[in-house]
Amino acid sequence: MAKVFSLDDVKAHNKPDDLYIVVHGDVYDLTTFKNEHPGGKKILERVAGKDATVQFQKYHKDSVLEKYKPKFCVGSVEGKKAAPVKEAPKPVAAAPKPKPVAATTTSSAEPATTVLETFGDLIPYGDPGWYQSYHSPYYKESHAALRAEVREWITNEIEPYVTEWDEARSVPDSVFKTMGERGYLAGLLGVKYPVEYTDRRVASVPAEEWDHFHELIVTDELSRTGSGGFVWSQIGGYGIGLPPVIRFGGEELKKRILPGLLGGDNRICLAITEPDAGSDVANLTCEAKLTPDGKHYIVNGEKKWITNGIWADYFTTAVRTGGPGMGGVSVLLIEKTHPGVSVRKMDCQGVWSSGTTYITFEDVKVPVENLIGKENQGFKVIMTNFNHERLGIVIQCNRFSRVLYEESMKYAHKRKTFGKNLVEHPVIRMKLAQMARQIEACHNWLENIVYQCEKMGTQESMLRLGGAIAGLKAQATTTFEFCAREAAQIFGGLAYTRGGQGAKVERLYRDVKAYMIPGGSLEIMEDLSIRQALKVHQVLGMKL
Ligand code: HEM
Repeated sequence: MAKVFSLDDVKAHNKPDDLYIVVHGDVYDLTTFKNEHPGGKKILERVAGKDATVQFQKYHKDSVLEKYKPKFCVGSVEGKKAAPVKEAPKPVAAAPKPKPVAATTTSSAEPATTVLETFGDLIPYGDPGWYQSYHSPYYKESHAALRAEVREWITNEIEPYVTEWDEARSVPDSVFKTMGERGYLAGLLGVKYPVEYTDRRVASVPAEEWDHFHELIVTDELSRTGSGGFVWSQIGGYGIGLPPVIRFGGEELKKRILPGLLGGDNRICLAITEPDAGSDVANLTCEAKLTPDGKHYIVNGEKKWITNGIWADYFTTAVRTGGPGMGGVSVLLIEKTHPGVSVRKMDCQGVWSSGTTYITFEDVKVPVENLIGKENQGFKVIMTNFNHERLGIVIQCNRFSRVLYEESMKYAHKRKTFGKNLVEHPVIRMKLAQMARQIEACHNWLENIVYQCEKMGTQESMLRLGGAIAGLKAQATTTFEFCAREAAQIFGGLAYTRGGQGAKVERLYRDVKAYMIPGGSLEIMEDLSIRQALKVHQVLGMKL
């Protein structure tokens, strides 16, 4: 049982070689830690034997305690009050099972909308509206249960280590394995939950109920880590490399590789971009020549900026099997075990722990069974994939924007300048308002599009939604860029240094371009949003 101290007991430990302090009613023995304390040892010595909660809150995020409490907390003070802020991680899943508090039917012709219990910190706009008791036609109890399940895992087991992993430029393999064990990987493919290839299941959602909104929630909650590198380390290669295989791959191939991939034992990535061909997919040059016996392709070429390539067992690769242009492109699954595959890690501005890779294929012999889709019809495979990829980017960007906003809102309530909390200065509230309105606009458009995907199915959504999804990607990435800039201004110097209170803001600022350039650059997205929409609406009978 934890020891209980009186304040007088604590006062006795007020020397450099016997240094206790109180934070949020808990007693910490910092005698050994003081020499490693990043803020310095003297500052701790000045509060030795005292309640230093106020000083602590000024300089740290409360998450610091999540990491250090197990090491240095030696008990609590008598009559400890409930801490005013989060202290030890709370198991969110232990919260009462979410249930609708009101189900309303607006008219007999309209579907009922559900109001679920509030969830999260309830900072206005800090979470999507349905977390804060807004009516929604999209979400039901299984969505609420899933958000609690993922949040609990991320808060307790992931978030405390994300900065460390980002600095180390890699996330332990065990995390990806856990993604598989928890059934999340199988649910992130933009298709119905693939029960035929895995026995993994998501604890809070029956497989037959899995929909695109469940997928949205997993990606959204992963993104609360505030690290593009972390999110991409888990789903950056997987979420875009595996859908083409599951949709267009041969049955034998799927049976062989899907169980390992869905379970988190193996890894896959998407290899399209080349040193000289980014968004211009139709002009890629990596060639695959059929052998005279028709049994293999011989692949030669280079791929660049390939997320997760360094760890991948499989490479879903765009190759040229025919003439110039989009009609000569195919997709091949190349395996790490095929001789002639080499990978080299690249050093990039952001998403450090995502494993950005340069790949060379030199006379790699790939069996024809590894063809994904039909020969010279790879463009369709790639195009079908883009909507899913871009929606993933939108979800991540918008949550990152919320994280930046949420961090700013919290900091603006504790940092004082000119005798006032930052939030009391109108110029700061204006920044928060501009962030919030863009985030909400983007999220509402996102939910609408996800709903269309759910209703239309793959084929129709590929034909009809490409333009809107491109526009949404442009909106989400510019919102992200805006929020990163404004959050950095609110945090000032803390956003300019790595780690500490501004860690998420500094990191996300570095990650912005990883979202605005790949997956279709901002400029291409804006152009496509109009070009593609015009084509669709011509078919629909548009009158100009
Ligand atoms: C349980 C007690 C404490 C722990 C575990 C702790 C831990 C840390 C850590 C990990 C940092 C690095 C920055 C970060 O990750 O936020 C830090 C920085 C700092 N700490 Fe502490 N600390 C404690 C108590 C205190 C107290 C009581 C004070 C003040 C009286 C203090 C003053 C500072 C300062 C000034 C910095 C530098 C902040 C900056 O770079 O802006 N710390 N501390």
